Amino acid sequence: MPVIETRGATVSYGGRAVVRGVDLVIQPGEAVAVMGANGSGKSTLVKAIVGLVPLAGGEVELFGTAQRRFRDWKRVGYVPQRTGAASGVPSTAAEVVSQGRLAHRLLGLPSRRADREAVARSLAEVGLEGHARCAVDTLSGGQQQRVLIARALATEPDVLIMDEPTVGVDAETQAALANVVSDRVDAGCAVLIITHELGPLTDRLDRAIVLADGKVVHDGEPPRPVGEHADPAHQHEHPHANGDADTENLWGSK
Ligand SMILES: Nc1ncnc2c1ncn2[C@@H]1O[C@H](COP(=O)(O)OP(=O)(O)OP(=O)(O)O)[C@@H](O)[C@H]1O
Repeated sequence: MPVIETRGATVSYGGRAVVRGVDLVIQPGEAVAVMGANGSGKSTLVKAIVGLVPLAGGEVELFGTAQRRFRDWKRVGYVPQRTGAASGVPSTAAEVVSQGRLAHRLLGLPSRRADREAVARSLAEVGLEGHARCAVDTLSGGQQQRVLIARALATEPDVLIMDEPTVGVDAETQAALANVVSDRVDAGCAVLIITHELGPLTDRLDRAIVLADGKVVHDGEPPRPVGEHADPAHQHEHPHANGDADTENLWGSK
């Protein structure tokens, strides 16, 4: 049974369709990148999958259940596009990550000890084991991004969905993220990751989906760097990168 299935998914903002008839199937344990130019509808598609924006047409199923009837949200880990984990509320990293345990706690299970262990394990998975008690607003932007990823991991999801987790983060965070993707895939979790640059993730991905103007224009082999693009020192210049230079070379190229 697919983890995610969309059929003809369409999303409109103010009467303008920005996701137009997308068919998508993600199987358990698959790692899939969603790519495409700025404004092509990547974030909107993912938000529709997790129910943050309504569908204007089509269907979304999660684990074989129509999304409007789906209740098992602890199976879905979602890392939104970065807006800053520090929202003016002085929370520690561990407190933010423990939000990922809410769905478990509302069920009354498992024990609080299991919650604490999941929080510690998730912080360690993103390389922040020494920062559990740090106030999030004292962490760097890249560290805050890792806190958000740890929060999604603490849910112990069967699918991890990340919206451009590499934008503007340092090499250490990029490496931590690549490890997270590898570890999750090895554990049988599906991963859906919006990104502009695949870098070292290329070999861990099963597929890449490319959107253009709200439609799927490619669903298959991840694009591989060719020619001088394969040279890490090459200055990438793509039409979609206009005004978005910090999305380039984000996977720790030297
Ligand atoms: N809340 C909103 N209200 C109105 N229009 C929106 C809203 N969010 C996004 N859009 C528009 O929908 C289109 C698709 O946006 P979306 O953020 O999904 O693209 P994207 O592919 O994720 O882009 P990026 O790579 O820049 O993150 C864009 O034209 C955008 O301006």
